[in-house]
Amino acid sequence: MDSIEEIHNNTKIPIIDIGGLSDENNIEEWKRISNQIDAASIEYGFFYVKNHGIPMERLDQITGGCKDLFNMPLEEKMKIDISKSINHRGYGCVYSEQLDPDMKPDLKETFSMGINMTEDDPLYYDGLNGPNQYPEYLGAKWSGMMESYFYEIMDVSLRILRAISFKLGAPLDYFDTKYDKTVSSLRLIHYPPVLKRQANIYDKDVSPGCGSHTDYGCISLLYQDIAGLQIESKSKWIDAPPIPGTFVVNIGDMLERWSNNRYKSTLHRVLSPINQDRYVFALFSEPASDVMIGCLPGCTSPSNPWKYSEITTGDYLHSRFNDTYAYRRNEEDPKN
Ligand SMILES: O=C(O)CCC(=O)C(=O)O
Ligand SMILES: [Fe+2]
Repeated sequence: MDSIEEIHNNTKIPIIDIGGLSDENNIEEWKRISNQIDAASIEYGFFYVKNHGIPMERLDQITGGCKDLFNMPLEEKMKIDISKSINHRGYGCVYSEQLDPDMKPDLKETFSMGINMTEDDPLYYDGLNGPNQYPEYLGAKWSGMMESYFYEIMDVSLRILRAISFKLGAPLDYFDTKYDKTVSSLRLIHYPPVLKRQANIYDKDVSPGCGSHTDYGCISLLYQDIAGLQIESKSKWIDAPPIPGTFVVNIGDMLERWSNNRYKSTLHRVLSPINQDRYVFALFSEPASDVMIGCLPGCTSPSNPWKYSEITTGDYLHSRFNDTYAYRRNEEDPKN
C-alpha cells in the first residue's frame, strides 16, 4: 500500500491532526486546529482528520460489519427495507436513491440507523426519530457493535463542531446543547463493482456509484475502504482517496447556512469501483429535529446580514429526502 505521504501528494485536501482537541485547556492547540479546519472549510469544504481516537482495528471491524450486512440474502435485507420505516431507517436497495436528478439512480445499497428514541417523546412521530430496523439475521452482537460505533463517531463529530464554535465566536458547547436528541444518521454503503467504467462519466444512461450532491447535515465523517470519492474544487473534480486511519470530513448544507456561507457545502460524487466491491460508513452529523438553524455569531455583521430564512433541521431534512428517494416522491413537502 502507498504511504500516507504518497497518497496525500495526489490530493490537495488537507490532513488535520485533531489530537489536541481532547485537552480543552490547551488553547494554543485549539487555535491551531480550529484555524486549520476554518481554512479547509472555506477553501474545499472537505478535510481529512487524523488522531481522532478511533483505532484502525475498530475501523476494520466496522468495515467487516458492513460486508456482513450487504452479504445477507436479499430477502433478509428486504425485511428491514427503508420503505417499511416510519423514520427513514433501515435498508435501501440498489437504485432506490437518486442523488443527482440529471443522472440515473445510484448503483449502491445502504443501511441507515440513528439513536433509539422512546415512544413517549413528543418528537417520536416526526418522521426522523424513533426505532432502528436491525437485521435479525446478524443477531444482537452486530447491532450492539453498530450502536457503540455510532456513539464513538458522534463524539468525534462533536469535538470538531466544538473547534468550529471556538473559531466562529459561539460558546464551545453551542452544538452540544442542540444534539441531545440528535437525528444524526450512521449510514453503511456498498457500491457493487462494474466491469468497466463508462468512458464518459456524464453519460445519462448509466447509473453513477453516487450522483453528484451536497450533504444535508452539519458535517459528515466518512471512512472508505477503497477509492472512488471525488469532490468539486475550482470547477474540476479532484480525488479524495482513502488515507489509512483517517476520516474524510465535509461540511453539509446546514453548516453552510449556520456559517452564512463562510463554509462550503461542496459537491461530491462517487465513481463505481471496477471489479471490486467498495464499502463505506459515514456519519451524517445533525442536531435534534426541532432545532432552528440560525446564524453563528462570528458569521454576520451589519454589512454581512444572514442570507437565509430560519428552518428547523427536521423540515430541511424531510424536504431533501423527498427530493432524492423514489419511495418518498409522492409525499407532501413539509415546507409547502
Ligand atoms: O461513498 C462515498 O465515498 C461518499 C458517499 C456520500 O457522499 C454520501 O453518501 O453522501
Ligand atoms: Fe455525500
